[in-house]
This record gives sequence, structure tokens and C-alpha cells, in this order.
Amino acid sequence: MTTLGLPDDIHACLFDMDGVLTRTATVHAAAWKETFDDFLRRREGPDFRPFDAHDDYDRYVDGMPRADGVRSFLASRGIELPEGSGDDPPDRDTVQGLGNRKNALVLRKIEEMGVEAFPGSVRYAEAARAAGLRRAVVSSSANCHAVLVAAGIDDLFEVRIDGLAAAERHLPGKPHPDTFLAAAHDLGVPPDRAAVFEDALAGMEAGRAGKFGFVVGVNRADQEEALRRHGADVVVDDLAELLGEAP
Ligand SMILES: O=P(O)(O)OC[C@H]1O[C@@H](O)[C@H](O)[C@@H](O)[C@@H]1O
Repeated sequence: MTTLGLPDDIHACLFDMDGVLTRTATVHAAAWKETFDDFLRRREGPDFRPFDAHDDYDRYVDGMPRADGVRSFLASRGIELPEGSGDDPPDRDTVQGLGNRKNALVLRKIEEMGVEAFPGSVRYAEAARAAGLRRAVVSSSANCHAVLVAAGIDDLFEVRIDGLAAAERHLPGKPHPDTFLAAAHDLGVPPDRAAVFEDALAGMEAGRAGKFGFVVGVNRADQEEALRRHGADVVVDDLAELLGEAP
């Protein structure tokens, strides 16, 4: 093991963003809840079963591209909506319309509250850079670049595969491994020499499916067991633990 808490033959770090680098997973979860609860209330009346920002988010939405998250959660409630189109207004009950509503809420919340990077993750990425490891961000978010810039950490990463890049390159999102594989490829490092850092179950599965050299589960939502079941080699509450710092 290196001083970064990784096997000796790891040459690259592939970091998820929301919940791993930035404190934004909870912002997404809150925006999803507002979007889905409003939709379900209108569809099913006051006795609707609300979206659970912990369990439903972790199981059906976390880590996935926006439209996949809409489809996946609605399918869990036996609901299928027309796809609609990317410019659907936020009040249209289509997959794209609900996604647009959720995105408007996320952007508003980020604007109001700002974005905070996890200090332990920043120290870790800096230590990886100092040790000569290659570094990429692999996020399903189409807002990835703006969030990295707002958090002031954009320059720590050499490669970014985000929701926009995935769409352009026709890469299926997490839990498929393709976005992580593209990042490793762009860094010039084989997957078995790259470590994946993820807080989402969909991201864990992507790490396992891509046969990456090491998968770090970042436990931000009290789901250590689930992270291990979905493929984590090690689970930490904060990346600083891998540097040997106290949590
Ligand atoms: O809606 P965006 O910003 O493109 O993000 C898509 C998804 O990106 C992932 O990183 C988040 O875990 C999800 O909650 C989010 O929905």
C-alpha cells in the first residue's frame, strides 16, 4: 500500500464528483424530492407515498445520468412517462420535463448556497498530484464543470468525463463502466492500474464492471454494508482516512 492508501501498482485516480469531491449529493437529493413529490401529489392526490431522499435516492437515482434517474425511480413506482424532448418546460410531465424541473431546482440551490468541496478530498487529490498519479473526474452530472469551478478545484484534474461528454461520446452512464473506462483511456492508464472513488451504489457497480484495480467506497450516507456488497474494496467516511489522517 502507498501513502495514499492504494495498492502500489495504481497510477491513476478516477473521482466521482457529487458526494465524493463536493458536498452536492444532498443538494441533488433535495431537488429530486421536491420534483418527484410535486409530481406524485398531482398524480395520486394527498395520500401519495413521498420520495424518500435517503432510500429512494440511493437505490434509484444516485450517481445516474439525470434522465436515467427519472425513469428508474418512476419505474420503481410502476409509472412510465413519455420521453418528451430536451426543451420541455419544467411543468410538463415527461421524463425530460421532470428532469428539467429538477435541474432548475439544483441550479437555484447551488446559486443560493454555493458549493463546498470536502477538505479531505481536496487534500487527497493534492497528495495524489504530488505523488505523480494521474487524476480524472467522472461524473454523471451535466453541471460538473460549473460545480468544480464554483468549488475552486477544477485545476486538480487532468481529464473530465461528465454528463455532457458522455452524451457527446454516446457513453452509457453509471452503473455501466463506460465513463470510467473513457477517463482511464484518456489518461493513458489501463483500468487495472486505476482506482475508482465513489459514494453511489451505481458508481460501485461501474467500478466492479470495469474491472478497475481498486474501488474506494466513500460512505456519506450511512451505507457501508451496501457499498461493500456493490463492490468496494475499502470503505471510508472521508478520503483523509486514506492519508492516515484521523476522520
Ligand atoms: O442533473 P445533473 O446535474 O446532470 O446530474 C445528474 C446526476 O449526477 C450525479 O452525480 C448525482 O449523483 C445525481 O443525483 C444527479 O442526478
